Amino acid sequence: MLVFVTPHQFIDNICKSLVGKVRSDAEAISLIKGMEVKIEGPCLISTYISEQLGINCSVLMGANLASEIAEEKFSEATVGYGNNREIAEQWVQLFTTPYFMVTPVQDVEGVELCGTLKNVVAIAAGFVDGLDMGNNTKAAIIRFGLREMREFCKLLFSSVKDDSFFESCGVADVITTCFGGRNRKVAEAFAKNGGKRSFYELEAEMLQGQKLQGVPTAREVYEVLRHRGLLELFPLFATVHEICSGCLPPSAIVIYSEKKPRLPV
Ligand SMILES: NC(=O)C1=CN([C@@H]2O[C@H](COP(=O)(O)OP(=O)(O)OC[C@H]3O[C@@H](n4cnc5c(N)ncnc54)[C@H](O)[C@@H]3O)[C@@H](O)[C@H]2O)C=CC1
Ligand SMILES: O=C(CO)COP(=O)(O)O
Repeated sequence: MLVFVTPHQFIDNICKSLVGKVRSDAEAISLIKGMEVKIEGPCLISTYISEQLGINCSVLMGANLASEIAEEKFSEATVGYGNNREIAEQWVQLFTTPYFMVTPVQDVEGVELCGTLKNVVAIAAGFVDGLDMGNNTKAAIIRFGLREMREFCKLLFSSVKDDSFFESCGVADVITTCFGGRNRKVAEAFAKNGGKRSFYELEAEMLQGQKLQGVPTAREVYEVLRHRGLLELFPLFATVHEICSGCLPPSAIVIYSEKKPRLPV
């Protein structure tokens, strides 16, 4: 049983170094929140691992700030699996502890994309904090973000289940990351500096070797949407990338009224 947990920026090289060295009956699980964007289109990390190594790959996502788990404070997580319930049960058994409750969900794409996309929402929440906008604004940003997460998931995979958004991988991870995560923290500093210090510089200074997932994910999501001509339908995701890349000021995160998405609510 192979557990993959690394910033998604490095998965390409890690998989390449493992090709030909893994048994075909090995089972993998990815805890990685992010995705790959190839010329052919977006590729989930679990799919990428599966294709590169020729093995099945499940996912584990959830409201899981590492520092709190290390202190054995209670939290829960979601195992997303494809067809094999038995394997899912094995992963549940492996990860479950008295302070870590794991629930299996047969929706690998929905679970993984929730974990991936919530990092973009957390960047938006950090901007709002850096601008001292207050709790109502942050709650609105979280709601817009959840709505765009749902629409983006369904755009890529019509099989994604609505119920997955109410598991730990969905709304719970959005909440914990928007209040206590590294993406939020660095985005707050970015906004406080008026966008004058880059994410690259702030990440190096504030995280000391740890890696943000939200900034590259916002770019990857943007590429997918631009390629499909759908940027207008995802104003929050698009604006986050445009702010991160310096095209818009951090204050653009709340200039939302004229950009109201034409999505069903
Ligand atoms: N830290 C957290 O609270 C949580 C993290 N995750 C996810 O887990 C994944 C890993 O995150 P973290 O453990 O926080 O990582 P991190 O941000 O602490 O990054 C450090 C890790 O990356 C490795 N690394 C650095 N440069 C590398 C390179 N060139 N090639 C390969 N590996 C390299 C380091 O050895 C180290 O293990 C991410 O996708 C993250 O979203 C999920 C839930 C919670
Ligand atoms: O994924 C996480 C919590 O579930 C961690 O989020 P950050 O990477 O923003 O710290």
